[in-house]
Amino acid sequence: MFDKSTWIKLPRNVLQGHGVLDDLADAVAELYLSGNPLLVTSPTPERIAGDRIRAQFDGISSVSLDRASFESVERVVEIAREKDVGYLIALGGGKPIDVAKMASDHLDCGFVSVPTAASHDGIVSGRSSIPEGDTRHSVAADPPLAVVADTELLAEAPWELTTAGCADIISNYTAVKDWELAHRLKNVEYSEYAGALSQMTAEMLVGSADSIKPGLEESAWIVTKALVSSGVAMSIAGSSRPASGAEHLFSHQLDRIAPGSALHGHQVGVGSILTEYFHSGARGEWMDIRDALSTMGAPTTADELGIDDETVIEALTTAHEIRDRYTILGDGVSEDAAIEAATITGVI
Ligand SMILES: NC(=O)C1=CN([C@@H]2O[C@H](COP(=O)(O)OP(=O)(O)OC[C@H]3O[C@@H](n4cnc5c(N)ncnc54)[C@H](OP(=O)(O)O)[C@@H]3O)[C@@H](O)[C@H]2O)C=CC1
Ligand SMILES: O=C(CO)COP(=O)(O)O
Ligand SMILES: [Zn+2]
Repeated sequence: MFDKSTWIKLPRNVLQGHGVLDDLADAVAELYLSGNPLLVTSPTPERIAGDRIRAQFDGISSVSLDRASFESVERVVEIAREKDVGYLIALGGGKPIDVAKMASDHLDCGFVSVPTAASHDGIVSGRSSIPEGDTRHSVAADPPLAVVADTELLAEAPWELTTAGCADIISNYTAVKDWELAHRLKNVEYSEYAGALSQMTAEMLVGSADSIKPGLEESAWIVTKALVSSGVAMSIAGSSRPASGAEHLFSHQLDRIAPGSALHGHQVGVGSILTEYFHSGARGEWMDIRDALSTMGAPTTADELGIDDETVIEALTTAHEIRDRYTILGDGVSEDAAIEAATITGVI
């Protein structure tokens, strides 16, 4: 008997372009949601676009969060219940979007994603990534019902946020390699479609490198398209595997050891140089990854991340412990091997 089945959840409306923030209410009206919204945001995005969103909805409430944590998720759930809201609008970078995504899952209501930075590929994905103690949960949640990515707003964000988004996409190269490896060695379920989409997204972004420059709205357009595509790959896979391998474990570990030092995308980019070295050796493709990152203005060294060499080595040797996800790191990289990899690749 044929017994395979799959359920792919994707957003219904994806709006991308100049000034589309002012179409948010129209995009929401098309979703036939009921009740008032709760705006879930963080301090900077609130300042930049909070009023423009509130102006479009009667009866909207707001909550501004300082960090992504289970506590923040609980706070949003509590406020949403208290105000009896019908759905959530997430406005900001990866943190408020992840929190709203998880809270909407707990509340069994929809949410709409309004990124203010093209800094990460969680804009569209059906995964929520929240740190807790010594670990990091990548939790299955529903993807947003709609995504409203205003390229005018995204282009005005600090350029480093956009280069972080580029690096999050470039890291798909090693994430897919890790996924294939886990499939071959551990029989982890692998989706050819999701793997190919994720890899193609990285290739297309690197192919457009010459058009990705500060001050050009076109750059925000190209990067956001890639972030959407990468998020769709995660939705097809039903896991963050197509976009998160050992380079993400390294970054999550840096978040624990040296919180707030660098942006997520920048950390995974440097992680990708290191893990590509483990995949393909000294003369391997790590140089291509480094060069692509450097062309887009993303960091390629510990120094550029603002993280000291010892911390990088500690994160690399302990990254395999953060989550039960098989990668090229296997059951751990020795300190000598980590120092050699980081030295040969010029990361330290
Ligand atoms: N679920 C998923 O599939 C994925 C989740 N992620 C998660 O997303 C997070 C990383 O996202 P990231 O966006 O880097 O993190 P943040 O949400 O912390 O945003 C980074 C910084 O940019 C600021 N910011 C946001 N928008 C603007 C703007 N327009 N102008 C100026 N500053 C701005 C934020 O301000 P403020 O501090 O006020 O918010 C914050 O200081 C990580 O936690 C990562 O794990 C990443 C990829 C995929
Ligand atoms: O950052 C992500 C993809 O770019 C999400 O990955 P995680 O599941 O490792 O949090
Ligand atoms: Zn990422």
